[in-house]
Amino acid sequence: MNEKKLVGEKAAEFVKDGMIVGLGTGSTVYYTILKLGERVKKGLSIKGVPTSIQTEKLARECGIPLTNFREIEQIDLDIDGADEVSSELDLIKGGGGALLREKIIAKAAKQCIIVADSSKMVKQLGEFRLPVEVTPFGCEMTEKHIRTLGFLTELRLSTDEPFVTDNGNYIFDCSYTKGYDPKKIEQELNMIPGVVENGLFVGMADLVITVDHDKKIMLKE
Ligand SMILES: O=C[C@H](O)[C@H](O)[C@H](O)COP(=O)(O)O
Repeated sequence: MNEKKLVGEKAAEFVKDGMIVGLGTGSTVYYTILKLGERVKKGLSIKGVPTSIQTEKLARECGIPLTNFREIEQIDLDIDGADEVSSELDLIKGGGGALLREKIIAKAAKQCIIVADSSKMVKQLGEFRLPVEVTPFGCEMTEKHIRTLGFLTELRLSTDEPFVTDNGNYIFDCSYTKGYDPKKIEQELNMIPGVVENGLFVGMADLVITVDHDKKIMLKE
């Protein structure tokens, strides 16, 4: 079985009857959502809060009832993927462009489970370029300010046009020449006018589900 399927399906076991569940975005949590759809068909009663339009569509196809922040105060459990997971369980997210809604939902959740195949596990964050979501207005100036923090920046494209997030924003994929302090950089980036959010998730993951060399499930907390 492929690693994404293994960890994605494992996460679905943590979902209990009556829960409000944050539904992450990406090719790993895809398997969680399919599994939850199967469980819903067998009688599991949950409500999902999707982190992207893509996930909303998938959850509807799977028959998972959805809700939103007008109707609820809190999320019981958020399940999401990641692009990198450090040994401290800090994350880089946003490879699929869903980081803003993902962070809002992770912050609203009592517990956050991350599903990550072994390729995502790193000692230190930074190999994967950090996605930074910015408003289209003034993005040239915002980019200059991001660069003054020491990043190299590249506007994410979708064919020849700027990639547009579910929130109508752009993304700069940002690389750093040396290791950075995730907590400090997360805050410094968000102080720049025009930066809406960045893909550093520091101290937000309660549990990471991954696999070891023998493809055995490993839980890290
Ligand atoms: O914006 C996308 C999300 O942060 C995803 O959770 C992340 O990119 C991991 O996706 P995948 O499971 O497809 O590698």
